[in-house]
Amino acid sequence: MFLSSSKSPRSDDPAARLRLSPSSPLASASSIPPSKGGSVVELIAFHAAVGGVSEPSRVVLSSGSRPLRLVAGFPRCVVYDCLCRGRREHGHPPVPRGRSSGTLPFSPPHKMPTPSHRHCPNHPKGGHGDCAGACGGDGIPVIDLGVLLNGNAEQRSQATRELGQACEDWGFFMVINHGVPEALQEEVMEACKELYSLPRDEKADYIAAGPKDPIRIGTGLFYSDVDDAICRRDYMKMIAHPEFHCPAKPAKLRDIAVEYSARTRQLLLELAKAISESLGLDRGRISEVLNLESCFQILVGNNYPPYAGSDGVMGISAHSDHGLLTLLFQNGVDGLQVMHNGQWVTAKPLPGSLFILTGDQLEIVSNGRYKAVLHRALVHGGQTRMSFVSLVGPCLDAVVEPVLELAQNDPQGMKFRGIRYRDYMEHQQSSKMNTKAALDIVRVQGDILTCESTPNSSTEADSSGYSPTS
Ligand SMILES: O=C(O)CCC(=O)C(=O)O
Ligand SMILES: [Fe+2]
Repeated sequence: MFLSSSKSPRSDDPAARLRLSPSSPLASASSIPPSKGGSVVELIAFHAAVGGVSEPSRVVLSSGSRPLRLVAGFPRCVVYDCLCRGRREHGHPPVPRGRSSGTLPFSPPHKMPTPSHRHCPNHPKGGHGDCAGACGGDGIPVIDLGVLLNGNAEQRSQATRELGQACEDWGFFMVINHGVPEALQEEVMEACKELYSLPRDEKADYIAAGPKDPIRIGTGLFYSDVDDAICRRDYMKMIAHPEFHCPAKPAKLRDIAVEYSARTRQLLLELAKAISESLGLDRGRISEVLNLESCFQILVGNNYPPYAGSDGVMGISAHSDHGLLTLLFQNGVDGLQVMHNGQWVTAKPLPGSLFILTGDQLEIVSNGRYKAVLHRALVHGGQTRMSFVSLVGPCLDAVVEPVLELAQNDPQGMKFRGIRYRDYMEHQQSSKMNTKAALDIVRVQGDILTCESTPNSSTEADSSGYSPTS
């Protein structure tokens, strides 16, 4: 319902030589890449050859649509509060079975120092200037969730202000003391790798799946005129909420993904409450207007094979995410860039931190005060880069519009008209991926809707229905 592909290639687009690494999940060594200077038609043919092109096809529900349930019976690691089941390498016994895993600790045992105690590369002499101590490398804001939730009143209101500032100035920040165990992150990445390396016929249903299906494995491959680069990534996406979908193999993926999606969803919903407060609203206001109890959540594993001489090639082109908030971590290989003050900044995570990106729905609901962050991913010359995304958006049927109080207090009034999230997603994903252009369909300027029409059907060279996060 919310995704569709466009299939008219732009034959005039330049295309650089692409190479699929043998480690690429969809690579077939015998595939012949398009020749340098070839057309996008060639790219698509190549894409088809490696299995990335899929016609809209039957719904894949191979593992059913079991309602989300926390895994309560697992013995859990007492150090990391993770699913390692007390593996020997962690050097500790598991806690007894039956311990609830439904709560997010927010104050993990290895509590990180608050940002102000760390060396700030932006302010080497120790003073933090206007970052107020809450910044990591390159000035990227750092939010301490432990303080935000469990600090005293003064600490909490300071952390809330910093969160608001981060959303306003960057639309991007790192969160620390978030309570998502590092071992669980590793497990989710590992399970994703195993999924990619399954024999092709075991993931054929997902490769054949259409953009509207709940589980999909594909290859994004297209020329981006915005970035003047060929974009190339493999991805696995699965809808995790309100219905949980998961590939049947590898068998361990389901439990790990159930746990990971529940924890990251809870974390993102807590952030949504604090963001609501930072806008001067009741804590629950955003959750209420977007019906976040029935929020949409998607998990996406991105895989970017190395590309030597990465000139003119990147992983994913400049875009904003369609949802409310996106959480992302990577496999130790940098490549995510966010736009800040007109410059691309490469995001280097502080150890143990997670990246949070603001999405289009936050821009709409905040009446433009918090902007969805423009971001992209580069490929690495020598190493495979992987990232794992957990995106939360409104309930698919929620009509998203600026919170009334915010619009009333804004001299420019309502900056966006209302749109059903499901329709917004459909619009964004059926349009050519072009920075933040999708927002134009709801943007109001001087009482005039900037773009009255239904989805821009301009062509996306990637006929797999390539889309930013899903
Ligand atoms: O891989 C990354 O760092 C970015 C991925 C991304 O932007 C997305 O999946 O929407
Ligand atoms: Fe994204």
